[in-house]
Amino acid sequence: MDLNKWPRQTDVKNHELFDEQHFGTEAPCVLYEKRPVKDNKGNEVPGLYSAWIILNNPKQYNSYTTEMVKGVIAGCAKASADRSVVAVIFTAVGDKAFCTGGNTVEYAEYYSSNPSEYMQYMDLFNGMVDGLLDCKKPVICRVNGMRVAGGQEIGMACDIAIASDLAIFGQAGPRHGSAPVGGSTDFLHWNLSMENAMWNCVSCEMWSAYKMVNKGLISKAVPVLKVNGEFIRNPQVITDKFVENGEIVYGDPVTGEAAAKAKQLVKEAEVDFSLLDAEIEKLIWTFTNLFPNCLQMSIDMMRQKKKFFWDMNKLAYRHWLGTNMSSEAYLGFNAFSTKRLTGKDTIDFIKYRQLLAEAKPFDQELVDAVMAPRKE
Ligand SMILES: CC(C)(COP(=O)(O)OP(=O)(O)OC[C@H]1O[C@@H](n2cnc3c(N)ncnc32)[C@H](O)[C@@H]1OP(=O)(O)O)[C@@H](O)C(=O)NCCC(=O)NCCSC(=O)C1=CCCCC1=O
Repeated sequence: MDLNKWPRQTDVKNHELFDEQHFGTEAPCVLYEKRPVKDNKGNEVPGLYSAWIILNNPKQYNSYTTEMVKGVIAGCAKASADRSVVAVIFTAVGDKAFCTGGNTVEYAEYYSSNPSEYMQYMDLFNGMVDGLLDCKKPVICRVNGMRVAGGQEIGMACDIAIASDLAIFGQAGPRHGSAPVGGSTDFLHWNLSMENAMWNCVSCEMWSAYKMVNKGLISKAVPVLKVNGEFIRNPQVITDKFVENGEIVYGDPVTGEAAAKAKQLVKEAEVDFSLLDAEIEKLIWTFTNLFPNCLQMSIDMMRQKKKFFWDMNKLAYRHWLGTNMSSEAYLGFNAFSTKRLTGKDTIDFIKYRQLLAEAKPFDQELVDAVMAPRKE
């Protein structure tokens, strides 16, 4: 077979949609970096890279601002079109948080009571989830800390998750005035049982990385604390037994005096992500040794199930979330965002329910009755 029998163009086309305009260096921003693939002996492999999309807003627990959402979309598109990229690593700066969702200051001070603006924002947010689900490289979520609210949603849009064992996982929407319809209501039950997914989605309880490994949400929890040069597992979580008194306790928080001791130990210990990064390198190396197109076909077909409900619902979410910005989100995000002024990070839920039981309309009187007053 002579493939060059007919005329051929010999240039190499550029399929990139974005340049660098949506990436930055100063927080809040998204960082985009290419790092060499390393083989299983730690040697750099020439010409092959992983693309790192890094949320950089550590002071606000790596919550994503509107501009950062664009950065994630651009990062996914850039990595997709880059022939030298084997896999994408989606992570964040620091050791506290991967991401705690939308930026509550923007939500409170700009989007609340502005449905049309939030609907436009949701077009971007949905584009970010789609960007991750459509990325033409495997996407690994390197969970460097808490993965909460929209952070949990974009984390679950990734293909595989490996976490620091200090990470916690959960939702915040029903507590702060939103519904976890940025992916969680569509993805959670693929990984957890429906019963567990329901509770994790609505209760706003935070579950440890070890509990999430056991329940199937993530692949691995990796120790990151070092005491006297030795790695220790997160002492705040039970990891040395599975059952106590007939109950599964693996991954539950330690309590009482042990909890106070553990908290102190975490404060004093050195944080070292080298084991976590070694796990990430291993995954990248595994992907590197597979046929790229067969790998991507397999991933895309696995993703298709996640996309099924998400694609069916995402437009309706956009409209509902916009409208909700005029009512419960107005209350919830303003309560969270003004917690330093009032000393309270949620509304008075009982008062709110009592007023709704009296068929009270959403007016200034209701707002004043349920929001904590400014501290003297
Ligand atoms: C439970 C928490 C995640 C962690 O609590 P805690 O450990 O007590 O830390 P805090 O003192 O609360 O937080 C430390 C500082 O970070 C700031 N912070 C935390 N999260 C955010 C955020 N998302 N945006 C902006 N700033 C944030 C916090 O204010 C503290 O700052 P300070 O100046 O006071 O030191 C808890 O932090 C928490 O519940 N965070 C908010 C989570 C949240 O409500 N996220 C938004 C949910 S909605 C969402 O994400 C959506 C996504 C798409 C679809 C629609 C949607 O609603």
